[in-house]
Amino acid sequence: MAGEERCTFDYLKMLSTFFITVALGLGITYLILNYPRLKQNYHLSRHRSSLPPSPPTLKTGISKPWLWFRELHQQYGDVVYLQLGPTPTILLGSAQAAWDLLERKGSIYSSRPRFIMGQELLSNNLRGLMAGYNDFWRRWRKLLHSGFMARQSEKYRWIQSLESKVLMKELLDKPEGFREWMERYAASVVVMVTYGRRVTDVRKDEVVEMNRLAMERLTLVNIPGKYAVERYPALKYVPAILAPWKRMVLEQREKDVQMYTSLMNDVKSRMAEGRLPDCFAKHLLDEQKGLGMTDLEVAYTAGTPFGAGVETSAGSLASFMLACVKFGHSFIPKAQAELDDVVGRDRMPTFDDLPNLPYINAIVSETLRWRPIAVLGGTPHATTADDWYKGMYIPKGSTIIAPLWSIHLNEKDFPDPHTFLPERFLDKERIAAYPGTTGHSAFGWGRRICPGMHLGQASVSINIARILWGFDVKPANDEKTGKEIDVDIFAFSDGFNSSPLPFPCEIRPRSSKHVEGIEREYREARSKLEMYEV
Ligand code: HEM
Repeated sequence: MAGEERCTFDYLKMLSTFFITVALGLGITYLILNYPRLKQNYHLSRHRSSLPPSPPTLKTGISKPWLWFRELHQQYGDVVYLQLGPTPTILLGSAQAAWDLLERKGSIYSSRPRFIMGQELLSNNLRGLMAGYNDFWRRWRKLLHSGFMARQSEKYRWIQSLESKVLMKELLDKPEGFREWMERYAASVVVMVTYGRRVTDVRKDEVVEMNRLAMERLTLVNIPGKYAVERYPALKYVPAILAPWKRMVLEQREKDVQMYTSLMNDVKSRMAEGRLPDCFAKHLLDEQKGLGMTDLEVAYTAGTPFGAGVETSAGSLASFMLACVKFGHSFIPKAQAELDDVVGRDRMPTFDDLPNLPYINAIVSETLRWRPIAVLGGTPHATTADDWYKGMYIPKGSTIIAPLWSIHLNEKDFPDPHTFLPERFLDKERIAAYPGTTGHSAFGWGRRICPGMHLGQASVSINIARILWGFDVKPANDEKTGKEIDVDIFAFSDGFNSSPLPFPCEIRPRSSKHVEGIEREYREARSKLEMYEV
C-alpha cells in the first residue's frame, strides 16, 4: 500500500514539474517574443497623452492606404499617430511637417523600420534602400551620390536623348502602345546607365526579366502583417529546418545572389574586352577598393537603379499622358506656342533648350505633383531618438510615412489639387513659400532624398518637351458613337508605387514637318545606339 502511495506521489510530482516547466517555458517564450512590444509600451506609457492625434479605429489590409491617410490628415491635421502592430507609426501630411522633421532633423529621421523578411533574411542586409542609418548605408549612398548627383547624371544625357528619339518614333509608328514604349524607354535608360547595354524590347529583355523577378521576390515577402517574424523578431533565429517560411526566403536569396553576380560578371568580361561604356557598374568597380566593399555588396548596389528608377520614370510619363487627355485643352496650346517660338519646327527640343522653356518646366513639375508615383513618399523613414514637434511626442523607433498623396493634394499648398495647373509653378511667391526650392516634394527629403532625382527629372522633362513638340495628345473617340472617351483621373494601380491604369488616348503628329524631324532624328539615334545592343 505504502509503495502504491509513493508511486502516486511520484507521479503527481512529475506531473507538476512537467506543468511548471511548460508554464515557465511558455512564459519565457512569451517574454522573448513580446519583448520589443513590451519595451515599446513601457517607453510610450510615459508620454502617451502627448502623442499626435490618432483615429479610434484602424483600417488594416486596405489596398490603397494613402486614400485613408489623406482622410486622416483632413480630419486630424498634419501629424497623425497610428499604432500599427508593435511599432508606433507617424503620418506627415503637409510639406512643412515633412520638411521640419525629415529634412531639418535629418540626423534622427533618416533610418528605416526593420524589414526582417525583405532586408535581413531575403537580402542579407545588402539592399541600401531598406538599410538603417548605418555605415553600410553611408557607403552605399556615397556610391549612388557620386554616380547620379547633378554633374555626374549630365554625363548620361546623351543616352536619355537618343532613347527619347527612339520613343518618339515608337509613338509615331504605334501610338496605342504608348505605355509599353514609355516602359521600354525608362528600362533602357536605367540598364544602359547601369550596365552599359540597351533594351530594345521591354517584354523580352533578359536583364529586365531578371530584375523583374528579383522585384517580385522582394514584393512577395515584404507584405506588411503577412509574416509573424515581423511582429515577433525573435522568430528570425528559429532554425530553417523547423521553419518553412525561412527556408523559402533563404532559397529566394540564393536566386538573387546568382542573378546580381551574373550581371556583374557580364560587366567584368565586357570591361576586360574593352567593350564596356562609361556606366554605373564600371564606376562601382573603380570605387570598390577605396570603400572596402565586397563583390556582393557591389553587385546588389548595381541593382538599385532598376528597382527605384524604372517604374517611377515610366509612371510619371504615363501620368503626363493622362493629364494631356483630361486637361490638355487648357495647357497644350500654350506649351506648343512656347516650343514653336523657342525651338521651331525643324528639330526636336534638346536638353540645352530646357532652361529657355519655362512653361514646359512648369508642366514637368505639375506632372510630378499632380499624381506622384511614389505615392507614399517612398520607403518609410524611422526615428533613432525621441523627439517633440509642436508639443507632440514622437517616440524613438517610430516608422515615419510622409504620403505624397496627402502632401501634394493638400489644399493649403495646392488649391483645387486634382486640377492639372502648370501655372502653379510659374507663381514665384508660391514657390518661395513652399519648403525647399522646387515647389513640390516629389523626390523626398533630407538624407534619404532620391539620389536619382536628376536622372529621373531629366527623363521626364526631355520626353514631355518632345512629345508636346511633335504630337497632339487628345481623348480617343468611341468608334461607335464618335464621341470622346472620358478618362478616370483616379484609376491608379495599388502597390508601393501607383501609376495610371490603362486608358485610351489619341496621339497624332502635329504636321508632316514634325514627322520628317522624328524620322530623321530616329535614324541618327539608331545608328549611334546599335553598338550597345548586347
Ligand atoms: C521621376 C522619377 C523618380 C521619382 C519621382 C523618384 C522618387 C523618389 C522618392 C519620393 C524617394 C523617397 C525619398 C525619401 O525617402 O525621402 C526616392 C528614393 C530613392 N530613389 Fe528615386 N525617384 C525617381 C527616379 C529615380 C531614379 C532614376 C533612381 C536611380 C538612380 C532612383 C533611386 C532612388 C533610390 C536609391 C532611393 C532610396 C534612397 C535611400 O534610401 O537613401 N530614383 N525616389
